[in-house]
Amino acid sequence: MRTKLIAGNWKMHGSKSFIETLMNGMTGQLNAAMKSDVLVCPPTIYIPLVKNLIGDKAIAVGGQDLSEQEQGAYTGEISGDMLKDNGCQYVIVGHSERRSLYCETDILVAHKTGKAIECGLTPILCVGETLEQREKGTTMQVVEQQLDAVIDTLGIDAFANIVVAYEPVWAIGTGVTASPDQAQEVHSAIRAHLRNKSAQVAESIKILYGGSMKAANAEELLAQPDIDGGLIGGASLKADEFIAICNIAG
Ligand SMILES: O=C[C@H](O)COP(=O)(O)O
Repeated sequence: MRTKLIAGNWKMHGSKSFIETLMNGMTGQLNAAMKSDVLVCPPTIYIPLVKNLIGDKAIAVGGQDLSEQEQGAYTGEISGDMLKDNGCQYVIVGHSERRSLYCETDILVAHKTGKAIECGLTPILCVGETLEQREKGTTMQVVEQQLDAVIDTLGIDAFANIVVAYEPVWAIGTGVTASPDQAQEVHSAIRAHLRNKSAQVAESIKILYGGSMKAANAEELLAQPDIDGGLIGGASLKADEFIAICNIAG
C-alpha cells in the first residue's frame, strides 16, 4: 500500500508576510490523524522561514531545483547539501518549466536526480508531454525517454529513492486538467515501463499527478489506482484548497 503524497510547488511566488499567512492557515487546519504525507516546496530563500513556521507539524519541506554540482564556483546555484542542511527532505527535478525555460536536458535532469539521492534527498522527477506531442500520439515515447535517461544513468535501483511526477505540460497552470482516465492511462504505463526493469520498484514507487489539480477535481484523480498523490502549483498557494486536497488524499 503506497501512502499518498501531496506536494505543493510554490514556484516563484510569495513574500515573508504572504508565507506567514499561508503557513499559519495550513498548520491551523492540518488534521493530525491524516494518513497522507504533506510537502511544501517554497522558493529557496524562504525555506528557513517555512521550517520555522511549520514547527512540530507533519509537513515536509523540499527544494524546487538543485545543482548537479557538489560545491564551488557556480554563481547562483544551490546544492543538494545546502537543501539538506536547511531541513529539506525532497527536491523537485526536471520540472517542465526548468526543461523548457532553462534548457534542462534529460541527461542534466538525470545528473541532478543522482546528486539529490547522493545528498540524502528524495528527488521528485517530473516527466510529461506538451500538447503538440500528445496530439502527435507520442506521449509515452516522450515520457519513456525522460525516464530512460535516469534509468540509463543511475540504474533502475535508484528508483527505490525517487518519486515520479507525471505533469502533462498542457495542464500546468492552464485550468485544463487531464481527465482521470487520461492521467491513469499514463500513470499505469509509467508503472508498466518500470516493471519491465524491476517489479519491486514498480509496485513501491509513488507516481504523482500534476497539472491544475485542485480540491474540486482531486477526489476523482486520487481515486485512480496508479495515482499516488499530487504535485500542486496554483492551489498550493491557498491554505484552504491545499489542506482540502490533503484531506481528500488522507
Ligand atoms: O509543479 C506543479 C505543477 O506545475 C502544476 O501546477 P498547477 O497546479 O498550477 O497547474
